[in-house]
Amino acid sequence: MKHVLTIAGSDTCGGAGIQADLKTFSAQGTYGMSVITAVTVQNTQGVFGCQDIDPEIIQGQIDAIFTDIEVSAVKIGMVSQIATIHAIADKLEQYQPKNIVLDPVMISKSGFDLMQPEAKEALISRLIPLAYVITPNLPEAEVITGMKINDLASMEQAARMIYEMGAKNVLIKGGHLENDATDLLFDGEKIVTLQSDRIQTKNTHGTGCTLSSCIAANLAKGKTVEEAVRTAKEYITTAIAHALDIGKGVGPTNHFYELYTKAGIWDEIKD
Ligand SMILES: Nc1ncnc2c1ncn2[C@@H]1O[C@H](COP(=O)(O)OP(=O)(O)O)[C@@H](O)[C@H]1O
Ligand SMILES: Cc1ncc(COP(=O)(O)O)c(N)n1
Repeated sequence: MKHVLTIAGSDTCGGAGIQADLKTFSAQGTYGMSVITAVTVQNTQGVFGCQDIDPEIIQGQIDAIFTDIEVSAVKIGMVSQIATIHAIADKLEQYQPKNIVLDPVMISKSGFDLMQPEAKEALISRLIPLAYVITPNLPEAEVITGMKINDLASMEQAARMIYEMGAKNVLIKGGHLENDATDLLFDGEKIVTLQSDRIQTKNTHGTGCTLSSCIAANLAKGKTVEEAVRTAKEYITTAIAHALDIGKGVGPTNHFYELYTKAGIWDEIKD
């Protein structure tokens, strides 16, 4: 079994962040490990507080993994502060893991700054060049490129700009588009679009976290970037289609729907 690491923030209610990543790694048949960068106070209704983990403790967690266990892919999620970004980048440059998937998390669906705005330059200069795949949503791609993005043409232009910043593959996610939820992948040579109809649901908490960790798990299993992204797109579409109506706000996606239905236990456990 391949071992996959997430470096991200904790989401109390289990739909996003570290918790979503570990569920996804398990659902994809990989062994999940975590380095926690921040602890958020969060539920389906919003983010109400955050404590950043000291950079030395973040580096200690990374050392604990890399001095002991082989890592086949790394997903990076919430990195809130400049010091957090430098601490992680220094260690990744030291250990040089393969298959780094960077989800440049910036603002929660409820509007909380999960990355401090002044950390943008450090993200661009330190983490983007390390990314084998980067997965910005439309608002994140707008912050990174400074351009307005609202259709496939502007998504392609943004992907090319972010590629020039050093990411080897750029996936611009279309969850925030008006109509279809179409994502666009650029590998430095060709553009691939991944279309899916928009599913009518309010329960999309953690969609970006789930997609990026699914890409990391499938790169770890030896898939190409295009195969890993296609697998992840199918996985997130199913997870959204069968999202869980938990809590009073934006509920989480269903990480294990396919496994539970294959095991024939979904009807028994769903309520
Ligand atoms: N309502 C929806 N129906 C179908 N796919 C969706 C929907 N919302 C998001 N997605 C997909 O979920 C993935 C995560 O996208 P997005 O929501 O843009 O990320 P983030 O959580 O970072 O904002 C993408 O593949 C996107 O196309
Ligand atoms: C700890 C943490 N990390 C990331 C997100 C982004 O979630 P989403 O994927 O819904 O944008 C979040 N809400 N909390």
